[in-house]
Amino acid sequence: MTDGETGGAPGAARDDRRGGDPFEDALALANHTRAAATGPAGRPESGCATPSAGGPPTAGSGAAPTARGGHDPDAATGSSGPSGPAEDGRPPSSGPRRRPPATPWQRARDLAAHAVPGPSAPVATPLAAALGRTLAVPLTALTDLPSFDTSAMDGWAVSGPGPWRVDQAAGAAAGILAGQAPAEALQDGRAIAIATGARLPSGATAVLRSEHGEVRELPGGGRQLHAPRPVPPGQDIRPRGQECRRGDHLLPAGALVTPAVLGLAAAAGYDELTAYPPPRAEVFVLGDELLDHGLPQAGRIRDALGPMLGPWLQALGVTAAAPRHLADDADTLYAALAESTADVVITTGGTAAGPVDHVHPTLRRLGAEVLVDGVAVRPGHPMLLARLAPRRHLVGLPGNPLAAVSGLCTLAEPLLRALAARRPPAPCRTPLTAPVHGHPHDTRLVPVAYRDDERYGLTAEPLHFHGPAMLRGIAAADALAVVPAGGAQRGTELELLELPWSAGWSGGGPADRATLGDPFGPAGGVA
Ligand SMILES: Nc1nc2c(c(=O)[nH]1)N[C@H]1C(S)=C(S)[C@@H](COP(=O)(O)OP(=O)(O)OC[C@H]3O[C@@H](n4cnc5c(N)ncnc54)[C@H](O)[C@@H]3O)O[C@H]1N2
Ligand code: MOO
Repeated sequence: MTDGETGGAPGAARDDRRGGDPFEDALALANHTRAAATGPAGRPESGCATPSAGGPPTAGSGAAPTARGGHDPDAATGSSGPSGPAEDGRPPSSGPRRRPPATPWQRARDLAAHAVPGPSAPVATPLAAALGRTLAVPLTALTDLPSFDTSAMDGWAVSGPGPWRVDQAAGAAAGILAGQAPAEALQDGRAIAIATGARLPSGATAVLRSEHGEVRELPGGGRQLHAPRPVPPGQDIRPRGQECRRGDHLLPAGALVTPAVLGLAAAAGYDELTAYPPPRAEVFVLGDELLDHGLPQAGRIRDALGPMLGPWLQALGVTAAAPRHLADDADTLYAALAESTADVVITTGGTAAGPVDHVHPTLRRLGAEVLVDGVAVRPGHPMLLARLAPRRHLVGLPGNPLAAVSGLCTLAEPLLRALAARRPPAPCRTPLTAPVHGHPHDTRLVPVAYRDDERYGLTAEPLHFHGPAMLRGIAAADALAVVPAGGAQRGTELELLELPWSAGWSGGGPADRATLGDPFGPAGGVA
């Protein structure tokens, strides 16, 4: 491990210089030549500077705010400094490419959320395919629930006060079973065996549980049921309409179709639901260095984003075609973007200014409208959002894996939420178990895990291994903490972006998987 972030304090900010040279940063980290990290209040952050898993000591892993000698004030406006090819295709030697000012993080999320006027028109959807969609109309009961007076227990339906003479249901020694419709009324002073869920005969006033009654043979023939205590009228009966009456409002439009909603809808008589169709997304993974199996070798690495993004998108209620790996070639990217019919195309890599970073030039070539070009957030600041056509968008995620997660949560999630007509989650603010460094100007997104704390209750523990190229922290996380510029003290309540699996969002099921690739033609795997 040479990267100081592997064992660094969660807030040990390596990326505290806008537009800083990543290579120089990496060298400084590897050589431990950085000044000691300080906490948000400027104190040494010894408490969280201890490596949690064998990483190097982090005394040199983060730059103190005072150690920003190399900070380029101009870079704070989003200039990326000397870079690769200009967007008009000039060679890298033709000079630095200047970027527009980075969009503030919250503003970027708002722009993404409002990039589309709304979801596509709702469609009637069979229950089995509706999981994860959003209801376009309120769910109203199509029937009373229960739709008949029902026995809540196995026992006897009785009429009036006991003891009761036991009737034998015609042809049914077990009495009235669930699913049967008793034809005869129960006379006063009579009882009949009944099962849980069975429809009560008319005239029944209560149900006596089997364990509470005793049947005695009468001398003259027949049987009599005795109860040790009086049985109040209505006991263990679920009356018709107890849960709802036909026409009752069960759920509002805009509700997420969860497994429980599917159950309720079925119980209330629905075979299909009127819901918004899921947004269709296509993922293009860029990078000739990427392998889809085996160990990294000869300078090539495993694609970490293809396997992650499909299921992540599904968890957001999106129908995602299998990720396609595209060669680092401008014409290939152009053709793929021009041909795609997806609502949202997500690219990974190629957002920066290296010699094979083709995303910006290709967007220019396509005449796309760039809505967000760089966000004041770490990691992930080169992320972008562009409009390819009135209802088709592209989210460009940086190639560094945690930077890609940051872009997914910052730009893709609000856009996809708007397309899926999903409501934003309730704001979640949780105190930190430890201080977190902030970037001097930008928001930081830091993986955190929930912990129980005696003093604060539910708390968020900032996790190690949060470097832009690392997934180890986020893989153990419940959420991303939104750390404001300047950082946060222990105990500070920070906004958390819960991860879809942590928040329990519905992710669609086999029905969604079955449609993988359908809308977009043959689904290519990563080469
Ligand atoms: N001169 C500058 N260089 C860089 C800047 C900058 O401002 N000026 N920003 C740095 C930052 S921050 C990031 S983040 C990256 C973004 O780079 P790209 O979006 O162009 O992505 P790549 O160069 O293609 O890849 C970056 C990094 O990530 C690895 N990668 C890419 N795809 C995957 C994948 N699917 N799975 C795993 N790893 C992946 C790739 O091999 C590189 O190591 O740019 C910095 N540079
Ligand atoms: O460092 Mo870059 O911010 O996105 O990974």
